[in-house]
Amino acid sequence: MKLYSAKQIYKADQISIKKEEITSDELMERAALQLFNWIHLRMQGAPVKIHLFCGIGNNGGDGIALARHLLDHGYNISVYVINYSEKRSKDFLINLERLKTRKCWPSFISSDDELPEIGKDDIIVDGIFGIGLNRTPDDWVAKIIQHLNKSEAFILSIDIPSGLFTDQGPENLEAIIKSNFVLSFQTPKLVFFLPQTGSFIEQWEVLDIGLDPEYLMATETDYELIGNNEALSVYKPREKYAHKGTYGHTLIIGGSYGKMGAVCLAANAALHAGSGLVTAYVPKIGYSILQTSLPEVMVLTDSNEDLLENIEFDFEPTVVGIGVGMGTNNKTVTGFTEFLNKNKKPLVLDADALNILSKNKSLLKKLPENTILTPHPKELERLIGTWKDDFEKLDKVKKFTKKFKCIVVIKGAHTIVVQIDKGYVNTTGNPGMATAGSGDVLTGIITGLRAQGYTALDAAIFGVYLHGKAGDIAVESTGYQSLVASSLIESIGSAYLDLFKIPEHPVVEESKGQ
Ligand SMILES: NC(=O)C1=CN([C@@H]2O[C@H](COP(=O)(O)OP(=O)(O)OC[C@H]3O[C@@H](n4cnc5c(N)ncnc54)[C@H](OP(=O)(O)O)[C@@H]3O)[C@@H](O)[C@H]2O)[C@@H](O)CC1
Ligand SMILES: Nc1ncnc2c1ncn2[C@@H]1O[C@H](COP(=O)(O)OP(=O)(O)O)[C@@H](O)[C@H]1O
Ligand SMILES: [K+]
Repeated sequence: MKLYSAKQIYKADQISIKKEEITSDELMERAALQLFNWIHLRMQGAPVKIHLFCGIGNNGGDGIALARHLLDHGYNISVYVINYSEKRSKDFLINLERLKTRKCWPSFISSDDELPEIGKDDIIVDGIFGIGLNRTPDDWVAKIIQHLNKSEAFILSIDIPSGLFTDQGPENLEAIIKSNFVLSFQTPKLVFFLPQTGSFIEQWEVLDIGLDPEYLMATETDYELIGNNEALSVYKPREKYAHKGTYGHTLIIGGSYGKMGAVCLAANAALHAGSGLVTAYVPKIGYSILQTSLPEVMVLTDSNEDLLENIEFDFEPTVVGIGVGMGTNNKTVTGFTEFLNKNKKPLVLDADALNILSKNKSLLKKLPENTILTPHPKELERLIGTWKDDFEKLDKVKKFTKKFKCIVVIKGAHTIVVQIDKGYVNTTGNPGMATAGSGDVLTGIITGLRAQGYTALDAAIFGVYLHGKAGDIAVESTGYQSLVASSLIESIGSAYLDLFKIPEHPVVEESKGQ
């Protein structure tokens, strides 16, 4: 699913109005009806108090139009206009007049006015700001937002939580609505998935207001949301006459004294992802550990007992995944450097391989094109430096991937795969996966997919999706706390099978939490 920017949504808006020969007011009415139907279906006329807080732009207009429909169906409503500007939009005013003809007069709230009382069992509809927010709200508006956030009432946001910018990082975290549910028009917004702002959204759903499909289809977006459909579209079925050679030979290089488990996890995950053959290259100390715990995996050892020093092997792997549990000892740095000097195979780099690169940036030039790097936030910071907000981080990563012709997998609650100008935002995974070794499993899955002939980009995107889905399936039987990295591996098979399940519900996303 494409994630459109505010500019693109406004453009779609204009094109739809022109093509369909409708007025902007009619489009607002469509949006309001969709909002109303969604609420009415769930509330069935229940007499719960609904407070509608509306701004003076089109987001507020949506709220005022919704208020009319709620009123017409006998709901118990109060309407407030947050009067933060004199520049009321035309469609807001049209809808305000319609509401007044029904003898419903909103309370206009300005800077010094008292804030209305809200019960914790009430419902708040948040229509203060939409995608038109272009500067931080004034302090008195921020105070109203905090008042709503503290009320404990259920907050339903129209289009986007008020106070969140659509395409830039937040400036004042105290001036953003904490939504329980967002009904977002036509497209979810990128900020729903970023670490700094995602926590303002508990659940979201898209309401299709019928913006011009031709424009939407033809428009390229900077970000795409990866769900079941996108994952399924890259999936490669197995062929009847295939043999293990068809599905590639994965080489996992890593491990050091006390950290051999990381290699076991990555190698096992590569097997479960479908790699035909898997070899692990480890310090001597790892030989029996791997042979005992993973009979399917072949093992080669370094000349050094406890760490990697001379990475040498005499076969042709399809792809190499390197770095897990490897450590950053000087001898390993030398061995890794020499390996990069010789290597011609596709690479997946994780953990200490990334840490070594961060300290020896000249090595980045030695990476083959389309190398996949899988940093967690701290490793990413070592690699690209600090960032002011998530948008700066994404810009820096895009530049980095352009410069070094690589792919970066920014790991997190919604992992984002970045290649040059485009980001792919994952939808699977849960906080149970914040556990030792789950990154090693991801490295194994991505390397194992690459071995099977997936392009680097597809392997990264699909691998991240499968990994998160395995986590979502595993957590159903383990619970969040007891999910361990090995249970992710056991669920990779179910994650594949899940690709072919027909979804029971429309797109409803829950933020990842208990
Ligand atoms: N195609 C669609 O998806 C459809 C979208 N629709 C709806 O329209 C919504 C977008 O509406 P919108 O453009 O009128 O802007 P909105 O968010 O209501 O903000 C109001 C105005 O406030 C101003 N302003 C900004 N920041 C400010 C600040 N800090 N403090 C004070 N003022 C500030 C700024 O104007 P400015 O003062 O900068 O000129 C801005 O224009 C969208 O989210 C959806 O709900 C549907 O109706 C139908 C189809
Ligand atoms: N809250 C979360 N929601 C979804 N996925 C998560 C969450 N926390 C961690 N993960 C995933 O778990 C993995 C953790 O990787 P990493 O930090 O490298 O762990 P380790 O080094 O222990 O293997 C990443 O793929 C990340 O996206
Ligand atoms: K809103």
